[in-house]
Amino acid sequence: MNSNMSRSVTDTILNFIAGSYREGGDGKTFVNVNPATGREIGTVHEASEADVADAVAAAKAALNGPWGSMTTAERLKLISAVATEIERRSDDFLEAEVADTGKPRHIASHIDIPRGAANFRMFADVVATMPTESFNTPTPDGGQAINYAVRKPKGVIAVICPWNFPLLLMTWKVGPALACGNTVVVKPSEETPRTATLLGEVMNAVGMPEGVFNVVHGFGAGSAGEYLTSHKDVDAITFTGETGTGQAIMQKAAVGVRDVSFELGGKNAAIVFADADLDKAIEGLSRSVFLNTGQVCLGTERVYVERPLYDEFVRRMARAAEAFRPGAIGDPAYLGPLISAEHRDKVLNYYAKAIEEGATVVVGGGIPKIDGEHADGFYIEPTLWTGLAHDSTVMREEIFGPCCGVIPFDTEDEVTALANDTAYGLCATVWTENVSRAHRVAATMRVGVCWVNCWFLRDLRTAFGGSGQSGIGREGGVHSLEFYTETANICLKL
Ligand SMILES: NC(=O)c1ccc[n+]([C@@H]2O[C@H](COP(=O)([O-])OP(=O)(O)OC[C@H]3O[C@@H](n4cnc5c(N)ncnc54)[C@H](O)[C@@H]3O)[C@@H](O)[C@H]2O)c1
Ligand SMILES: O=C/C=C/C=C(\O)C(=O)O
Repeated sequence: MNSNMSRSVTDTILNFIAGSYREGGDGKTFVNVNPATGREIGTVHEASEADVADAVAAAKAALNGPWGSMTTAERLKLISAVATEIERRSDDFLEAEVADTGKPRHIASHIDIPRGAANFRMFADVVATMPTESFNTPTPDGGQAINYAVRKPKGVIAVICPWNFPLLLMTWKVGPALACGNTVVVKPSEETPRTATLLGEVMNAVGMPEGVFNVVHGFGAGSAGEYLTSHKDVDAITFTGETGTGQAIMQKAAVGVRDVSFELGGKNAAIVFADADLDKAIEGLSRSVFLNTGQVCLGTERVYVERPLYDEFVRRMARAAEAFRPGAIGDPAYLGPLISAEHRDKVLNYYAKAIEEGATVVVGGGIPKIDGEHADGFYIEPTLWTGLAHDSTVMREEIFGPCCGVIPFDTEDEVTALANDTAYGLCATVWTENVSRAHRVAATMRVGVCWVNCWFLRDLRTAFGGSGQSGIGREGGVHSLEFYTETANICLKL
C-alpha cells in the first residue's frame, strides 16, 4: 500500500497541509495507543500554532484558486470521486480505524467506513439537486421585479472531531462543507488521528486542489484545537464533542462573530411500554446501550419500563449484557475497549458512584479479567443497574460507557416528564405497539431525534442535531446547506 502511513509498529502520523504531509513545526509529538492492547503503536506530530496558521492560509488561498473557480458540476465530480476512493481503500481505512479505537471490526466495516463514503456521496447529491427560491415581485410603479436566492460557500470551515466514530463524524462535516464549495481545516481527536490523516491521501489521489482539505493534529486548549478556533480567518466552526468543550469553543467563535454548528453530549432516554414487542426492544436497546462499548452519543443510558413489564425486561436485558465478551477479539460477541485508560477511569468512577447512590448491580460493574495480548486493553464490563433514583448523578450525567439504569413507571404522563427532565436533548427511543401512543409520545420528546421501535436508523437527508445542552443547529440533507452556505438574495428590476 503506497501510504504515507507506514505499517510499522511505530507508525508516523503527520499533519496534512496544502496537499503535503509534514511534521509539527515545534518538533512536538504525542503517542498513538491501541486501546485494545494498551500499547503504543504510533507517533503523532503535533501541529504548532504556525502550522495551524499555514493550514488556514492554505484553505483560504484555495477558495481563490482552482477550487473556487470550479463549476458546481466539476466540484461535485471530485466529491463523488472521494467517496469512490474511500470505498476502494476501505481496507486501509478499516485497519486505521480499528488500530485507533480497538472497536470490533464489524462495527468499523459496517458503520464507520461505509458512512465515510456515504457522507460525501449524499451531499454531492443534495447540492446537485437543491433548488433555491425566486419570486416575481410586483413593484410600486406597476412594473415587475424578480427576486432570486444564490447560495455561496461560507469560506474556511474549522472541523473539530471526537474519537468515537472518527471517520464517520469527520466526513459528516467535511462532506457537506466541500460539496458547498468551502475549504476545511480538520482537527481530529488526539485519540484517533489515523483516518483523517489517511483521507489526505485520498484527496491527493482524486486531484483535490491543495489547501481544500487540511489536517492538523493536537489537543484542545493551548494546542491545535484552540489555535484553530481562535484564528481570525476561520469563517465558521463545526464541532462534535462534549458539551463543556462546546462552551469553550463558542467563546472563541464569539470573537469575530463566527457561526457554529455543535453536536454535543446527551443522556438519552428509552421508554418501554408494557405493550412493547419485547424481543424488538431488547435487541434495539442492547445495541443502543452496548454498541461501540457505549461510546455513542446517541446511545441509551436511562431506560424507563412500564411496571408490568419491568421484571421481565430487566431479566432479558441482563442476559443481553452477559452475552458480550470484553476482549474476546474475533468472537462475534466481542465487546471492544473504551478509548483510553483515562476514559475507563471516568466510567469506573460512575460505576462506583452508582453503588454509593444505592444501585443494585444486576450485571457487571468492574474490569473483566483478560489474559494474553489484550490483558492491558482498556476493557470494562457491560453493566446494568436497578434501584437508582431518577435524579441520581448516574442517571443525569453522561457516562459514555456500556451501562444503563432501569427505572419503572406507571403512567404516560409520568414517563414523558421523566424522559424530558434533563438539560440535554439529543435523542430518545420509544417502544410500543400502540401507534397513536407512539406518535403522541415521540412528539412530546424534547430531542433532536426520536426513534420508535428502532435505534440509530439513519436517513442522511433528515435533520440531525440536539436541543438544549446537546447542540446548536441541525445538519443532514438540505439542513446542512443552512450552515455551510451563505444565502444572498438578488433583486432585479425588470
Ligand atoms: N451529538 C453528537 O452527534 C455527538 C457525536 C459523537 C460524540 N459526541 C460527544 O463527544 C463526546 C466524546 O468525544 P470527545 O471525548 O472526543 O469530546 P471532547 O469534547 O473531549 O473532544 C472533542 C474534540 O474537541 C477537541 N477539543 C477539546 N477541547 C478543545 C478546545 N478548548 N478548543 C478546541 N478544540 C478542543 C479535542 O481535541 C477533540 O478533537 C461525548 O460527550 C459525546 O456525547 C456527540
Ligand atoms: O456517537 C454519535 C454518533 C453520531 C452519529 C451521527 O452524527 C450520524 O449518524 O450522522
